[in-house]
Amino acid sequence: MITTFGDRLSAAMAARGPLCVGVDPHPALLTAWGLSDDLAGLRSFAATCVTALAGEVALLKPQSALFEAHGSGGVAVLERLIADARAAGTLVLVDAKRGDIGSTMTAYARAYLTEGSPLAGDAVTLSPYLGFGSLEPALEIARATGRGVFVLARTSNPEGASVQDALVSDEKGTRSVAQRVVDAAAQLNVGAPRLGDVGLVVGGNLPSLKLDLSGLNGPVLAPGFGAQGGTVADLRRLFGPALPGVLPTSSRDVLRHGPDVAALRQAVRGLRAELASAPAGG
Ligand SMILES: O=c1ccn([C@@H]2O[C@H](COP(=O)(O)O)[C@@H](O)[C@H]2O)c(=O)[nH]1
Repeated sequence: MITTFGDRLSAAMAARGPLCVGVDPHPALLTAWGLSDDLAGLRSFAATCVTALAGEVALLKPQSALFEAHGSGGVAVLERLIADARAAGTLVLVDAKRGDIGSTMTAYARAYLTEGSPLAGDAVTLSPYLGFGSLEPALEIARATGRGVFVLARTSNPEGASVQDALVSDEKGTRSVAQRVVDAAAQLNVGAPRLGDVGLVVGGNLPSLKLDLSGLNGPVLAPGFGAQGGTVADLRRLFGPALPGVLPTSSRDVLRHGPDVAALRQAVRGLRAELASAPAGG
């Protein structure tokens, strides 16, 4: 029987806490780790991340762009990382932010969500800004293969506000573009017993939330935590009672502790402890 992504994520969060750590092999980090900015350096960086982080976090999030920047060899390193992390029992969210017209979306879904595809982790990030409905081929394949998606709603970058906070009116009234994304995701999660498979991306460093997440019944990935300025206090302030479904994600602020495996683990354990001391509230 296929277990749902929501069930697997929920179990991982209960066992290890809600932290997601990003694997973002920036050239500056490779250099800081004493590695060359080439395929050999990338391979070593990815292998160290799996050794240090698999088993420590609820979700590991490789940033596809930083692997793609190395060409086909870089994509092969990403494929290996996905396989190794999953074999080590850690859920993998491939941060590729895909979104296109339906026919092309089907091909992205084959790549990132189909069983047996080397780029398929447990979930992928999607952009709904060609229209939420254009994501349907990916949603359908995710359902069939027990995988998940995280749809961009209100991103952590300041430029996101100009599009995502814009108000639009329809038969349901006036809402922001981001709230419409939230509501569309919520509809897909209705009836999920634990956590739905359709998650959202909402910045953990925003000045204010301006979103009603109360009906989502799904996970919220919160980037912007760490290097982009977001703190545990910000998570509490922004998400309040929705905090139990929120996975803060941090890349550079954790990875700067490498390449020492023990130091990386210590950084992650420190963050997990800090998050555990931040119960949901208003
Ligand atoms: O709104 C978004 C969506 C995705 N990201 C990605 O998360 C990491 C953040 O890296 P840090 O080093 O922790 O800042 C990166 O891969 C982004 O592409 C985001 O930051 N904001």
